Amino acid sequence: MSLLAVRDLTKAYGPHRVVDVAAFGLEAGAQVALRGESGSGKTTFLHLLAGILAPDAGRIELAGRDLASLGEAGRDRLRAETIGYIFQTFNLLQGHTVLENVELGMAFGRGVDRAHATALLRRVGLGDKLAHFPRQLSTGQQQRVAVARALANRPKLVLADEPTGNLDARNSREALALIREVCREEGAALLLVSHDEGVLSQFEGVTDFTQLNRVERPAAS
Ligand SMILES: Nc1ncnc2c1ncn2[C@@H]1O[C@H](COP(=O)(O)OP(=O)(O)OP(=O)(O)O)[C@@H](O)[C@H]1O
Repeated sequence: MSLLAVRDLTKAYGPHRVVDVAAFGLEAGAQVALRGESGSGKTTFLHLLAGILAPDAGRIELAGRDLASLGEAGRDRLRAETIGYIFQTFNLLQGHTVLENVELGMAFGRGVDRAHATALLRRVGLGDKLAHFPRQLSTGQQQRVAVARALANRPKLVLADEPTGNLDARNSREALALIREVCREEGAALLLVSHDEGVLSQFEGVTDFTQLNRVERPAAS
């Protein structure tokens, strides 16, 4: 059974249709990159998959559950237990330590497990920074906190939205290799979206989101 199955998914903001995807699927443990230019609807697509946004039409099945059949609270729970999200801007809580950032993510999901949070932070090379605050870390280190937090609830799927967009080329390569390794070790599938060819070239299978998404876009001026 596939981990994720999408059919005839559409989403518009007002009169502007942004997502129109006939079919998309992911197998458990797969690692897939979607290439898409800025504004092509990648973030909207990921938000639909995560149940953060509701589609106008179509079906999303995640881990055997039809998202539309769950209420908002049910979707929140499924998301917390099934999905890890890595944002371009990391979205760390600045008033909380590195360890607390990971534990707070757990509080919404399967429950706080300090041993697991600490093990993940050690795994991403931050074992000596548990009590630091995000602003005391380099950008690359902050990104690694975000990686540990995304994996904290033992998700089946990690969604990564331009996860290395704020890093220089070398850090970006290393961060992506780490994301891929940790997802593999933890048994999570990875769906990453990016417009950065340096990032995309590290994936064997790259799907062109602009082709997957049938929305007509005006030519760039
Ligand atoms: N909440 C919203 N209300 C109205 N329009 C929106 C909203 N969110 C996004 N859009 C529009 O939808 C289109 C797709 O946005 P989206 O963020 O999904 O694209 P993207 O491919 O992720 O872009 P980027 O790589 O620049 O983040 C854009 O034209 C954007 O302006």
